[in-house]
Amino acid sequence: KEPKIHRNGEKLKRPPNTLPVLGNAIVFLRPRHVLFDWFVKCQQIFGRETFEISVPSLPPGVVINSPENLEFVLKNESIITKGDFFKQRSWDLFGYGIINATGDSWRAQRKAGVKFFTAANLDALIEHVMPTVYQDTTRKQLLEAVRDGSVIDLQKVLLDLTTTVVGHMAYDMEIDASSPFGKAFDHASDHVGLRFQNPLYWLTEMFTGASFRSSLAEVRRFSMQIVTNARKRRSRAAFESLITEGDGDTSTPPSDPCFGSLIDSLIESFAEPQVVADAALNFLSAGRDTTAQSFTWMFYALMRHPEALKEVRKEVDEKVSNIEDIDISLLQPATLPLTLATYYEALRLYPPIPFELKQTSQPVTLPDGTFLPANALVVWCIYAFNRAVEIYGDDAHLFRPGRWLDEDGKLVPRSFLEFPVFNGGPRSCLGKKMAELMGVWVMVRMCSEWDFDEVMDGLVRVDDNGKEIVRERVSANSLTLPMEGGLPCRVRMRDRKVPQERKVNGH
Ligand code: HEM
Repeated sequence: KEPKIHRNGEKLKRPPNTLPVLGNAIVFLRPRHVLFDWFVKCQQIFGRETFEISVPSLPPGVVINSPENLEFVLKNESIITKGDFFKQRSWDLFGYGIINATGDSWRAQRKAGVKFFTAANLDALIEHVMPTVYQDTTRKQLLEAVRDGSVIDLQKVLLDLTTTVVGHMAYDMEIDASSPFGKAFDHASDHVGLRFQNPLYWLTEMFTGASFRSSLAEVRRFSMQIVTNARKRRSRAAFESLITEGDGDTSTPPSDPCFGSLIDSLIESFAEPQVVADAALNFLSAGRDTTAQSFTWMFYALMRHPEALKEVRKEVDEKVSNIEDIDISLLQPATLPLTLATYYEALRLYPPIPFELKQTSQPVTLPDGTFLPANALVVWCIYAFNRAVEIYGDDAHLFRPGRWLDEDGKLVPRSFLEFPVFNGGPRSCLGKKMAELMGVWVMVRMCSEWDFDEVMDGLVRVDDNGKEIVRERVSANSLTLPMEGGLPCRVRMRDRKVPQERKVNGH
Protein backbone atom coordinates (compact mmCIF):
# COMPACT_ATOMS: atom_id res chain seq x y z
CA LYS A 1 0.00 0.00 0.00
CA GLU A 2 1.26 3.51 -0.95
CA PRO A 3 2.36 5.55 2.09
CA LYS A 4 0.11 8.58 2.66
CA ILE A 5 0.92 12.22 3.47
CA HIS A 6 1.35 12.63 7.25
CA ARG A 7 3.23 14.55 9.91
CA ASN A 8 4.56 12.49 12.82
CA GLY A 9 2.00 9.79 12.01
CA GLU A 10 -0.94 12.26 12.09
CA LYS A 11 -3.08 13.37 9.16
CA LEU A 12 -2.56 16.99 8.09
CA LYS A 13 -5.27 19.61 8.64
CA ARG A 14 -7.59 20.31 5.70
CA PRO A 15 -9.14 23.67 4.70
CA PRO A 16 -12.67 24.37 5.98
CA ASN A 17 -15.42 23.14 3.63
CA THR A 18 -13.30 20.32 2.23
CA LEU A 19 -15.85 17.83 0.88
CA PRO A 20 -15.68 14.06 1.50
CA VAL A 21 -15.20 12.92 -2.10
CA LEU A 22 -14.70 16.13 -4.07
CA GLY A 23 -12.11 17.46 -1.62
CA ASN A 24 -11.27 21.03 -2.76
CA ALA A 25 -12.31 20.54 -6.39
CA ILE A 26 -15.06 23.17 -6.35
CA VAL A 27 -12.85 26.05 -5.27
CA PHE A 28 -10.33 25.08 -7.95
CA LEU A 29 -13.03 25.51 -10.57
CA ARG A 30 -13.78 29.08 -9.47
CA PRO A 31 -12.19 32.10 -11.25
CA ARG A 32 -8.51 32.38 -10.38
CA HIS A 33 -8.82 35.55 -8.30
CA VAL A 34 -11.41 33.79 -6.12
CA LEU A 35 -8.97 30.89 -5.76
CA PHE A 36 -6.19 33.28 -4.67
CA ASP A 37 -8.47 34.86 -2.05
CA TRP A 38 -9.21 31.35 -0.80
CA PHE A 39 -5.46 30.73 -0.44
CA VAL A 40 -5.17 34.00 1.53
CA LYS A 41 -7.95 32.82 3.87
CA CYS A 42 -6.26 29.44 4.31
CA GLN A 43 -2.98 31.22 5.05
CA GLN A 44 -4.74 33.27 7.74
CA ILE A 45 -6.20 30.09 9.28
CA PHE A 46 -3.09 27.89 9.14
CA GLY A 47 -0.32 30.49 9.47
CA ARG A 48 2.96 28.73 8.67
CA GLU A 49 1.56 25.22 9.08
CA THR A 50 1.56 22.93 6.04
CA PHE A 51 -1.95 21.72 5.16
CA GLU A 52 -3.34 19.16 2.75
CA ILE A 53 -5.54 19.70 -0.30
CA SER A 54 -7.09 17.23 -2.68
CA VAL A 55 -8.90 17.12 -6.00
CA PRO A 56 -10.31 13.81 -7.31
CA SER A 57 -8.13 12.14 -9.96
CA LEU A 58 -5.10 14.32 -9.13
CA PRO A 59 -2.07 13.31 -7.03
CA PRO A 60 -2.30 14.17 -3.30
CA GLY A 61 -0.94 17.61 -2.43
CA VAL A 62 0.11 20.00 0.30
CA VAL A 63 0.28 23.78 0.53
CA ILE A 64 3.41 25.10 2.21
CA ASN A 65 3.52 28.46 3.93
CA SER A 66 6.74 28.58 5.95
CA PRO A 67 10.07 30.06 4.78
CA GLU A 68 11.90 26.90 6.05
CA ASN A 69 9.79 24.58 3.89
CA LEU A 70 10.05 26.93 0.93
CA GLU A 71 13.84 27.04 1.22
CA PHE A 72 13.97 23.24 1.29
CA VAL A 73 11.72 22.95 -1.77
CA LEU A 74 13.59 25.57 -3.80
CA LYS A 75 17.02 24.21 -2.96
CA ASN A 76 16.20 20.55 -3.64
CA GLU A 77 15.30 20.80 -7.29
CA SER A 78 16.40 17.19 -7.98
CA ILE A 79 13.78 15.63 -5.67
CA ILE A 80 11.03 18.27 -5.77
CA THR A 81 10.83 19.27 -9.37
CA LYS A 82 8.69 20.23 -12.38
CA GLY A 83 6.89 16.90 -12.51
CA ASP A 84 4.49 15.31 -14.98
CA PHE A 85 1.54 17.20 -13.52
CA PHE A 86 3.07 20.53 -14.59
CA LYS A 87 4.62 19.37 -17.82
CA GLN A 88 1.49 17.60 -19.12
CA ARG A 89 -0.47 20.81 -18.77
CA SER A 90 2.10 23.25 -20.09
CA TRP A 91 3.87 21.16 -22.72
CA ASP A 92 1.72 22.36 -25.64
CA LEU A 93 2.80 25.94 -24.98
CA PHE A 94 6.29 25.75 -23.48
CA GLY A 95 7.55 22.49 -25.04
CA TYR A 96 11.29 21.95 -24.53
CA GLY A 97 11.79 25.50 -23.15
CA ILE A 98 13.38 26.40 -19.81
CA ILE A 99 10.05 26.75 -18.00
CA ASN A 100 9.43 23.01 -18.47
CA ALA A 101 12.98 21.74 -18.77
CA THR A 102 14.84 19.69 -16.19
CA GLY A 103 18.31 18.08 -16.13
CA ASP A 104 20.84 18.81 -18.89
CA SER A 105 18.41 20.69 -21.14
CA TRP A 106 17.57 23.07 -18.28
CA ARG A 107 21.27 23.54 -17.43
CA ALA A 108 22.15 24.39 -21.05
CA GLN A 109 19.28 26.91 -21.38
CA ARG A 110 20.12 28.46 -18.03
CA LYS A 111 23.74 28.87 -19.14
CA ALA A 112 22.66 30.54 -22.38
CA GLY A 113 20.40 32.86 -20.36
CA VAL A 114 23.12 33.78 -17.85
CA LYS A 115 25.40 34.72 -20.77
CA PHE A 116 22.71 37.08 -22.01
CA PHE A 117 22.10 39.05 -18.79
CA THR A 118 25.51 40.74 -18.69
CA ALA A 119 26.12 44.24 -17.31
CA ALA A 120 26.77 45.44 -20.89
CA ASN A 121 23.37 44.16 -22.05
CA LEU A 122 21.61 45.77 -19.09
CA ASP A 123 23.38 49.06 -19.89
CA ALA A 124 22.21 48.77 -23.50
CA LEU A 125 18.69 48.01 -22.29
CA ILE A 126 18.46 51.13 -20.16
CA GLU A 127 20.46 53.54 -22.22
CA HIS A 128 19.34 52.60 -25.76
CA VAL A 129 16.52 50.08 -26.06
CA MET A 130 14.10 51.44 -23.44
CA PRO A 131 14.34 55.11 -24.49
CA THR A 132 14.01 54.24 -28.20
CA VAL A 133 11.06 51.89 -27.84
CA TYR A 134 9.35 54.19 -25.36
CA GLN A 135 9.75 57.17 -27.71
CA ASP A 136 8.57 55.25 -30.78
CA THR A 137 5.62 53.39 -29.24
CA THR A 138 4.53 54.28 -25.70
CA ARG A 139 4.97 58.04 -25.90
CA LYS A 140 3.21 58.20 -29.28
CA GLN A 141 0.25 56.19 -27.98
CA LEU A 142 -0.04 58.38 -24.89
CA LEU A 143 0.28 61.64 -26.84
CA GLU A 144 -2.45 60.50 -29.18
CA ALA A 145 -4.72 59.72 -26.22
CA VAL A 146 -4.00 63.18 -24.75
CA ARG A 147 -4.83 64.85 -28.07
CA ASP A 148 -8.09 62.90 -28.60
CA GLY A 149 -9.08 62.84 -24.94
CA SER A 150 -9.69 59.14 -25.50
CA VAL A 151 -9.57 56.32 -22.96
CA ILE A 152 -6.54 54.07 -23.26
CA ASP A 153 -5.92 50.64 -21.80
CA LEU A 154 -2.70 51.20 -19.88
CA GLN A 155 -2.16 47.44 -19.59
CA LYS A 156 -2.09 47.16 -23.37
CA VAL A 157 0.25 50.15 -23.73
CA LEU A 158 2.67 48.56 -21.24
CA LEU A 159 2.45 45.15 -22.89
CA ASP A 160 3.33 46.77 -26.23
CA LEU A 161 6.36 48.34 -24.56
CA THR A 162 7.67 45.18 -22.87
CA THR A 163 6.97 42.94 -25.86
CA THR A 164 8.96 45.22 -28.15
CA VAL A 165 11.78 45.66 -25.62
CA VAL A 166 12.19 41.93 -24.92
CA GLY A 167 11.88 41.18 -28.65
CA HIS A 168 14.69 43.65 -29.43
CA MET A 169 16.92 42.58 -26.60
CA ALA A 170 16.67 38.87 -27.09
CA TYR A 171 16.01 38.41 -30.80
CA ASP A 172 16.75 41.69 -32.56
CA MET A 173 13.21 41.43 -33.89
CA GLU A 174 10.26 43.80 -34.03
CA ILE A 175 7.49 41.99 -32.15
CA ASP A 176 4.11 43.60 -31.80
CA ALA A 177 1.89 42.64 -28.85
CA SER A 178 -1.23 43.16 -30.99
CA SER A 179 0.05 40.92 -33.78
CA PRO A 180 -1.65 37.58 -34.43
CA PHE A 181 1.21 36.00 -32.45
CA GLY A 182 0.66 38.28 -29.43
CA LYS A 183 -3.04 37.55 -29.37
CA ALA A 184 -2.55 33.83 -29.94
CA PHE A 185 0.01 33.67 -27.14
CA ASP A 186 -2.31 35.43 -24.68
CA HIS A 187 -5.16 33.12 -25.56
CA ALA A 188 -3.02 29.99 -25.27
CA SER A 189 -1.55 30.98 -21.91
CA ASP A 190 -5.00 31.81 -20.48
CA HIS A 191 -6.11 28.38 -21.60
CA VAL A 192 -3.09 26.58 -20.13
CA GLY A 193 -3.73 28.43 -16.84
CA LEU A 194 -7.22 26.92 -16.74
CA ARG A 195 -5.82 23.43 -17.21
CA PHE A 196 -4.30 23.68 -13.73
CA GLN A 197 -7.74 24.19 -12.24
CA ASN A 198 -9.78 21.75 -14.29
CA PRO A 199 -8.83 18.08 -13.73
CA LEU A 200 -10.95 17.06 -16.73
CA TYR A 201 -9.33 19.56 -19.12
CA TRP A 202 -8.38 16.78 -21.58
CA LEU A 203 -12.06 15.90 -21.89
CA THR A 204 -13.48 19.44 -22.11
CA GLU A 205 -10.84 20.37 -24.69
CA MET A 206 -12.18 17.72 -27.05
CA PHE A 207 -15.30 19.89 -27.35
CA THR A 208 -14.08 23.41 -26.67
CA GLY A 209 -10.39 23.30 -27.62
CA ALA A 210 -10.53 24.40 -31.30
CA SER A 211 -9.51 28.02 -30.69
CA PHE A 212 -6.78 26.87 -28.29
CA ARG A 213 -5.35 24.57 -30.93
CA SER A 214 -5.34 27.29 -33.57
CA SER A 215 -3.63 29.70 -31.12
CA LEU A 216 -0.97 27.09 -30.45
CA ALA A 217 -0.38 26.66 -34.19
CA GLU A 218 0.16 30.43 -34.57
CA VAL A 219 2.52 30.53 -31.56
CA ARG A 220 4.56 27.63 -32.97
CA ARG A 221 4.73 29.21 -36.42
CA PHE A 222 5.98 32.47 -34.97
CA SER A 223 8.57 30.92 -32.66
CA MET A 224 10.04 29.00 -35.61
CA GLN A 225 10.18 32.31 -37.46
CA ILE A 226 12.32 33.79 -34.68
CA VAL A 227 14.82 31.00 -35.26
CA THR A 228 14.71 31.29 -39.04
CA ASN A 229 15.30 35.06 -38.88
CA ALA A 230 18.23 34.60 -36.49
CA ARG A 231 19.78 31.95 -38.71
CA LYS A 232 19.49 34.18 -41.78
CA ARG A 233 21.05 37.09 -39.87
CA ARG A 234 23.92 34.88 -38.71
CA SER A 235 24.61 33.59 -42.23
CA ARG A 236 24.53 37.15 -43.58
CA ALA A 237 26.95 38.30 -40.89
CA ALA A 238 29.26 35.35 -41.55
CA PHE A 239 29.19 36.08 -45.30
CA GLU A 240 29.87 39.79 -44.79
CA SER A 241 32.75 39.10 -42.46
CA LEU A 242 34.27 36.75 -45.05
CA ILE A 243 34.11 39.52 -47.66
CA THR A 244 35.53 42.22 -45.40
CA GLU A 245 38.29 39.88 -44.22
CA GLY A 246 39.08 39.13 -47.87
CA ASP A 247 39.26 42.89 -48.61
CA GLY A 248 41.51 43.45 -45.65
CA ASP A 249 38.90 46.06 -44.66
CA THR A 250 38.72 46.33 -40.85
CA SER A 251 36.76 49.60 -40.80
CA THR A 252 33.31 47.99 -40.14
CA PRO A 253 32.53 48.49 -36.46
CA PRO A 254 31.61 45.36 -34.50
CA SER A 255 27.84 44.89 -34.29
CA ASP A 256 25.98 45.94 -31.14
CA PRO A 257 27.03 43.44 -28.44
CA CYS A 258 23.50 43.32 -27.09
CA PHE A 259 21.39 42.37 -30.06
CA GLY A 260 20.77 38.77 -30.85
CA SER A 261 23.03 37.38 -28.17
CA LEU A 262 20.35 35.25 -26.50
CA ILE A 263 19.08 33.63 -29.65
CA ASP A 264 22.68 33.26 -30.87
CA SER A 265 23.75 31.39 -27.79
CA LEU A 266 20.63 29.21 -27.98
CA ILE A 267 21.46 28.37 -31.60
CA GLU A 268 25.02 27.56 -30.59
CA SER A 269 23.83 25.34 -27.71
CA PHE A 270 21.10 23.29 -29.43
CA ALA A 271 21.17 21.56 -32.82
CA GLU A 272 17.42 20.93 -33.01
CA PRO A 273 15.49 24.01 -34.36
CA GLN A 274 12.35 23.07 -32.39
CA VAL A 275 14.32 23.16 -29.12
CA VAL A 276 15.77 26.59 -30.02
CA ALA A 277 12.28 27.81 -30.97
CA ASP A 278 10.76 26.61 -27.69
CA ALA A 279 13.66 27.99 -25.66
CA ALA A 280 13.36 31.39 -27.38
CA LEU A 281 9.61 31.52 -26.86
CA ASN A 282 10.01 30.68 -23.16
CA PHE A 283 12.38 33.61 -22.63
CA LEU A 284 10.03 35.93 -24.46
CA SER A 285 7.03 34.81 -22.43
CA ALA A 286 8.96 34.85 -19.13
CA GLY A 287 10.01 38.43 -19.82
CA ARG A 288 7.15 40.27 -21.46
CA ASP A 289 3.97 39.34 -19.55
CA THR A 290 5.50 39.41 -16.10
CA THR A 291 7.01 42.86 -16.55
CA ALA A 292 3.96 44.38 -18.28
CA GLN A 293 1.66 43.06 -15.58
CA SER A 294 3.88 44.25 -12.76
CA PHE A 295 3.93 47.77 -14.23
CA THR A 296 0.17 47.70 -14.76
CA TRP A 297 -0.54 46.80 -11.10
CA MET A 298 2.02 49.36 -9.99
CA PHE A 299 0.31 52.22 -11.88
CA TYR A 300 -3.04 50.97 -10.62
CA ALA A 301 -1.76 51.05 -7.02
CA LEU A 302 -0.36 54.55 -7.57
CA MET A 303 -3.65 55.80 -8.99
CA ARG A 304 -5.49 54.40 -6.00
CA HIS A 305 -2.86 55.86 -3.59
CA PRO A 306 -2.13 59.42 -4.74
CA GLU A 307 -0.04 60.07 -1.59
CA ALA A 308 2.36 57.27 -2.67
CA LEU A 309 2.57 58.75 -6.17
CA LYS A 310 3.40 62.14 -4.68
CA GLU A 311 6.29 60.62 -2.73
CA VAL A 312 7.67 58.86 -5.80
CA ARG A 313 7.51 62.07 -7.80
CA LYS A 314 9.22 64.00 -5.02
CA GLU A 315 12.11 61.53 -5.01
CA VAL A 316 12.35 61.44 -8.81
CA ASP A 317 12.15 65.24 -9.15
CA GLU A 318 14.93 65.64 -6.60
CA LYS A 319 17.27 63.00 -7.97
CA VAL A 320 16.70 62.92 -11.73
CA SER A 321 16.86 66.16 -13.61
CA ASN A 322 16.99 64.86 -17.17
CA ILE A 323 14.36 62.19 -17.65
CA GLU A 324 15.21 61.92 -21.33
CA ASP A 325 18.67 60.61 -20.55
CA ILE A 326 18.43 58.26 -17.58
CA ASP A 327 21.79 56.80 -16.63
CA ILE A 328 21.68 53.23 -15.31
CA SER A 329 23.57 54.32 -12.17
CA LEU A 330 20.56 56.46 -11.20
CA LEU A 331 18.23 53.49 -11.08
CA GLN A 332 20.00 51.79 -8.19
CA PRO A 333 18.40 51.33 -4.74
CA ALA A 334 20.88 53.78 -3.15
CA THR A 335 19.70 56.62 -5.42
CA LEU A 336 15.97 55.96 -5.74
CA PRO A 337 15.12 53.80 -2.70
CA LEU A 338 11.49 54.84 -2.42
CA THR A 339 10.83 54.33 -6.13
CA LEU A 340 12.18 50.77 -6.00
CA ALA A 341 10.32 50.21 -2.71
CA THR A 342 7.09 51.23 -4.46
CA TYR A 343 7.75 48.75 -7.25
CA TYR A 344 8.47 46.00 -4.69
CA GLU A 345 5.27 46.84 -2.86
CA ALA A 346 3.25 46.43 -6.06
CA LEU A 347 5.06 43.14 -6.76
CA ARG A 348 4.29 41.99 -3.23
CA LEU A 349 0.54 42.56 -3.46
CA TYR A 350 0.25 41.60 -7.13
CA PRO A 351 2.97 39.03 -7.92
CA PRO A 352 2.97 38.36 -11.69
CA ILE A 353 3.55 34.66 -11.01
CA PRO A 354 1.02 34.21 -8.22
CA PHE A 355 1.10 30.46 -7.76
CA GLU A 356 3.86 27.81 -7.92
CA LEU A 357 3.65 24.08 -8.10
CA LYS A 358 6.21 21.26 -7.96
CA GLN A 359 6.10 17.50 -7.59
CA THR A 360 8.16 15.03 -5.56
CA SER A 361 10.19 12.55 -7.62
CA GLN A 362 10.72 10.30 -4.57
CA PRO A 363 9.44 10.15 -0.96
CA VAL A 364 10.49 13.35 0.87
CA THR A 365 10.23 14.69 4.42
CA LEU A 366 9.98 18.49 4.67
CA PRO A 367 11.78 20.38 7.49
CA ASP A 368 8.53 20.62 9.51
CA GLY A 369 8.26 16.79 9.50
CA THR A 370 5.61 16.54 6.75
CA PHE A 371 6.10 13.27 4.89
CA LEU A 372 5.29 13.28 1.17
CA PRO A 373 5.16 10.15 -0.99
CA ALA A 374 6.60 10.18 -4.53
CA ASN A 375 4.52 12.21 -7.04
CA ALA A 376 2.88 14.38 -4.36
CA LEU A 377 2.17 17.98 -5.36
CA VAL A 378 3.82 20.79 -3.41
CA VAL A 379 2.06 24.09 -3.86
CA TRP A 380 2.80 27.59 -2.62
CA CYS A 381 0.65 30.57 -3.43
CA ILE A 382 2.94 33.59 -3.69
CA TYR A 383 -0.10 35.85 -3.69
CA ALA A 384 -1.04 34.54 -0.22
CA PHE A 385 2.55 34.22 1.04
CA ASN A 386 3.13 37.93 0.36
CA ARG A 387 0.09 38.88 2.43
CA ALA A 388 1.12 36.90 5.53
CA VAL A 389 0.83 38.95 8.72
CA GLU A 390 3.58 36.75 10.20
CA ILE A 391 6.00 38.35 7.71
CA TYR A 392 4.54 41.76 6.89
CA GLY A 393 2.61 42.61 10.05
CA ASP A 394 -1.04 43.43 10.63
CA ASP A 395 -1.20 45.85 7.72
CA ALA A 396 0.07 43.21 5.26
CA HIS A 397 -3.02 43.72 3.06
CA LEU A 398 -2.30 47.45 2.60
CA PHE A 399 -0.23 49.14 -0.10
CA ARG A 400 2.49 50.84 1.95
CA PRO A 401 5.85 51.24 0.14
CA GLY A 402 7.44 52.68 3.29
CA ARG A 403 7.57 49.17 4.79
CA TRP A 404 10.62 48.49 2.57
CA LEU A 405 12.66 51.38 4.02
CA ASP A 406 14.55 51.66 7.31
CA GLU A 407 14.46 54.77 9.50
CA ASP A 408 17.23 56.38 7.38
CA GLY A 409 15.19 55.88 4.23
CA LYS A 410 17.46 53.06 2.96
CA LEU A 411 15.89 50.16 1.10
CA VAL A 412 15.93 46.87 3.05
CA PRO A 413 15.36 44.07 0.56
CA ARG A 414 13.82 40.80 1.77
CA SER A 415 15.20 37.38 1.01
CA PHE A 416 13.40 35.11 -1.45
CA LEU A 417 12.12 33.11 1.52
CA GLU A 418 9.91 35.99 2.59
CA PHE A 419 9.38 37.54 -0.83
CA PRO A 420 9.37 34.65 -3.33
CA VAL A 421 8.18 36.80 -6.23
CA PHE A 422 11.27 35.99 -8.34
CA ASN A 423 11.62 32.41 -7.04
CA GLY A 424 14.94 31.45 -5.45
CA GLY A 425 17.63 28.77 -5.36
CA PRO A 426 19.04 27.28 -8.57
CA ARG A 427 15.91 28.19 -10.57
CA SER A 428 15.65 31.79 -9.44
CA CYS A 429 14.39 34.22 -12.07
CA LEU A 430 17.10 35.12 -14.57
CA GLY A 431 15.47 38.43 -15.41
CA LYS A 432 15.12 39.87 -11.89
CA LYS A 433 17.65 42.66 -12.37
CA MET A 434 16.29 43.43 -15.82
CA ALA A 435 12.74 43.65 -14.44
CA GLU A 436 13.81 45.92 -11.57
CA LEU A 437 15.73 48.25 -13.86
CA MET A 438 12.85 48.42 -16.31
CA GLY A 439 10.37 48.99 -13.47
CA VAL A 440 12.28 51.90 -11.99
CA TRP A 441 12.96 53.34 -15.46
CA VAL A 442 9.26 53.20 -16.35
CA MET A 443 8.30 54.87 -13.07
CA VAL A 444 10.89 57.64 -13.42
CA ARG A 445 9.89 58.41 -16.97
CA MET A 446 6.15 57.90 -16.90
CA CYS A 447 5.36 59.34 -13.45
CA SER A 448 7.33 62.44 -14.49
CA GLU A 449 5.64 62.91 -17.84
CA TRP A 450 2.02 61.88 -17.38
CA ASP A 451 -0.97 62.03 -15.09
CA PHE A 452 -3.25 59.01 -15.35
CA ASP A 453 -6.87 58.99 -14.19
CA GLU A 454 -8.45 55.59 -13.81
CA VAL A 455 -11.81 55.22 -15.56
CA MET A 456 -14.05 53.74 -12.90
CA ASP A 457 -16.96 52.60 -15.10
CA GLY A 458 -18.88 49.90 -13.26
CA LEU A 459 -16.55 49.87 -10.26
CA VAL A 460 -18.37 52.36 -8.03
CA ARG A 461 -21.50 51.59 -6.03
CA VAL A 462 -23.27 53.48 -3.31
CA ASP A 463 -23.97 51.58 -0.09
CA ASP A 464 -27.09 51.86 2.11
CA ASN A 465 -25.59 54.84 3.97
CA GLY A 466 -24.97 56.75 0.76
CA LYS A 467 -21.22 56.08 0.90
CA GLU A 468 -19.34 55.41 -2.36
CA ILE A 469 -17.57 52.06 -2.45
CA VAL A 470 -14.94 51.57 -5.16
CA ARG A 471 -14.37 47.95 -6.10
CA GLU A 472 -10.81 46.62 -6.43
CA ARG A 473 -9.72 45.42 -9.84
CA VAL A 474 -9.07 41.68 -10.07
CA SER A 475 -6.86 39.40 -12.11
CA ALA A 476 -8.06 37.42 -15.10
CA ASN A 477 -7.68 33.66 -15.54
CA SER A 478 -4.20 33.04 -16.88
CA LEU A 479 -0.87 31.46 -16.01
CA THR A 480 0.31 34.87 -14.83
CA LEU A 481 -1.56 37.88 -13.37
CA PRO A 482 -3.12 40.02 -16.10
CA MET A 483 -5.68 42.57 -14.96
CA GLU A 484 -9.21 41.58 -15.93
CA GLY A 485 -10.56 43.97 -18.54
CA GLY A 486 -7.28 45.92 -18.71
CA LEU A 487 -6.62 49.25 -16.97
CA PRO A 488 -8.73 51.95 -18.67
CA CYS A 489 -7.34 55.45 -18.08
CA ARG A 490 -7.43 58.99 -19.29
CA VAL A 491 -4.05 60.64 -19.76
CA ARG A 492 -2.84 64.19 -19.26
CA MET A 493 0.64 65.60 -19.76
CA ARG A 494 2.16 66.50 -16.43
CA ASP A 495 3.59 69.91 -15.79
CA ARG A 496 6.91 68.84 -14.30
CA LYS A 497 8.42 71.51 -12.10
CA VAL A 498 12.07 70.54 -11.80
CA PRO A 499 13.64 71.77 -8.55
CA GLN A 500 16.35 74.42 -8.86
CA GLU A 501 18.85 72.24 -7.00
CA ARG A 502 19.99 69.50 -9.38
CA LYS A 503 21.13 66.77 -7.07
CA VAL A 504 22.35 63.95 -9.24
CA ASN A 505 22.42 64.14 -13.03
CA GLY A 506 22.12 67.91 -13.21
CA HIS A 507 22.71 68.55 -16.90
C1 HEM B 1 8.42 41.31 -12.66
C2 HEM B 1 8.96 40.51 -13.51
C3 HEM B 1 9.27 39.06 -13.28
C4 HEM B 1 8.84 38.19 -12.32
C5 HEM B 1 7.88 38.47 -11.18
C6 HEM B 1 9.45 36.91 -12.59
C7 HEM B 1 9.27 35.78 -11.81
C8 HEM B 1 9.82 34.55 -12.07
C9 HEM B 1 9.54 33.34 -11.32
C10 HEM B 1 8.61 33.21 -10.12
C11 HEM B 1 10.24 32.33 -11.90
C12 HEM B 1 10.22 30.84 -11.52
C13 HEM B 1 9.24 30.13 -12.41
C14 HEM B 1 9.24 28.64 -12.19
O1 HEM B 1 10.27 27.99 -12.28
O2 HEM B 1 8.16 28.10 -11.95
C15 HEM B 1 10.97 32.91 -13.00
C16 HEM B 1 11.82 32.20 -13.81
C17 HEM B 1 12.41 32.74 -14.92
N1 HEM B 1 12.38 34.05 -15.34
FE1 HEM B 1 11.42 35.57 -14.44
N2 HEM B 1 10.24 37.02 -13.70
C18 HEM B 1 10.18 38.33 -14.15
C19 HEM B 1 10.83 38.86 -15.23
C20 HEM B 1 11.66 38.16 -16.06
C21 HEM B 1 12.34 38.72 -17.22
C22 HEM B 1 12.29 40.18 -17.66
C23 HEM B 1 13.00 37.69 -17.81
C24 HEM B 1 13.84 37.68 -19.06
C25 HEM B 1 13.70 38.41 -20.11
C26 HEM B 1 12.77 36.51 -17.01
C27 HEM B 1 13.29 35.26 -17.28
C28 HEM B 1 13.09 34.14 -16.50
C29 HEM B 1 13.62 32.83 -16.85
C30 HEM B 1 14.45 32.50 -18.07
C31 HEM B 1 13.19 31.95 -15.85
C32 HEM B 1 13.46 30.45 -15.75
C33 HEM B 1 14.60 30.21 -14.79
C34 HEM B 1 14.91 28.74 -14.59
O3 HEM B 1 14.00 27.90 -14.64
O4 HEM B 1 16.09 28.44 -14.38
N3 HEM B 1 11.95 36.82 -15.97
N4 HEM B 1 10.70 34.25 -13.08
